[in-house]
Amino acid sequence: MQNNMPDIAHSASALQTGTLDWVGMGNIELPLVLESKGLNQVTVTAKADAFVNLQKEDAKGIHMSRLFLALDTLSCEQVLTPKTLKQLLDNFLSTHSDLSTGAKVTLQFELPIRRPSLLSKKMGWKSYPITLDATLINGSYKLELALDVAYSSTCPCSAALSRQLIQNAFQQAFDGKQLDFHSVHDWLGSTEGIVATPHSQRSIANIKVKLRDNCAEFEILDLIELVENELKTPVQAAVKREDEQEFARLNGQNLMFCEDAARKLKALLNQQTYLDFYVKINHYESLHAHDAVAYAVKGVEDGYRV
Ligand SMILES: Nc1nc2c(ncn2[C@@H]2O[C@H](COP(=O)(O)OP(=O)(O)OP(=O)(O)O)[C@@H](O)[C@H]2O)c(=O)[nH]1
Repeated sequence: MQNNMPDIAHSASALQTGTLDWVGMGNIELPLVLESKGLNQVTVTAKADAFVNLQKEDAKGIHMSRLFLALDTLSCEQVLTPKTLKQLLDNFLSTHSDLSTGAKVTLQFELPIRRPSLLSKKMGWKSYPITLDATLINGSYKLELALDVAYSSTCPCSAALSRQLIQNAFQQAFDGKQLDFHSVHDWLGSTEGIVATPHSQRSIANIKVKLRDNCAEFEILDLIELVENELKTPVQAAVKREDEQEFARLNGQNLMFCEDAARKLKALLNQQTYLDFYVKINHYESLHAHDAVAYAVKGVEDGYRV
């Protein structure tokens, strides 16, 4: 049947000849079974962008269906690992051997992970936006993992200003009086005592890392835990009052500007074996209507730039 059908990819001439950097499809929705160190295999609903370059100047176009079907094989017959991602790109190229020398795929999905509470030993789901980006160009395979980590940042300036107000209130309440332990204790537990609180904001670290081309497995949980342990105040899943109090303590002991968060993550990622990294810190301010933003990269030659 197919043989009787017109195939303009072969028969029609290009309106304008020339090479193209990437040609393919965007936003292909497909379930994938992800395998990543420390996590159970999980089915994620991914959005895929799939491309090859077009090197044959007079070819009408690429074969979109071949990219689509290769993705379908990954979805239905394979588990998503660095190895199968490379096989996918090999497949893109072997089905376009007369047209292309480079292939690229981007997979975006939400990864749900069971996360423990701070103290109460409860568990809850937390969802992390993940992007995997793989390219195979002239035989060189590159793999990048990007993820977002949400956390709370309490403003150090606001904390210092609040402490000063608390000191002023203490002076007003107790200046010249004989200090009595119980009255000071009660006063500290009242709104009149802690007369001001610093503002905090929900903050997001956008992180990208370049993985070694021979890496055997994704290590998404390891990266999330590294970052969350460094920042100390990740957004929580299950929260009982004891967890909320611990969260308040952690916020109070880890005051940070966006510069602090960026410097911490830069120092942390510099100690890892990633080929390159990129960090964008976004503090969605509650004092201002605008955001506080900081960037950091590893600074390798031909690497990430901001
Ligand atoms: N190249 C290209 N194809 C497009 C575009 N928009 C839709 N398509 C369709 O993508 C479909 C898949 O093309 P092919 O992969 O060449 O399909 P096919 O000829 O049945 O498959 P093969 O026999 O493997 O070549 C065709 O029906 C095209 O019409 C476009 O902008 N560019």
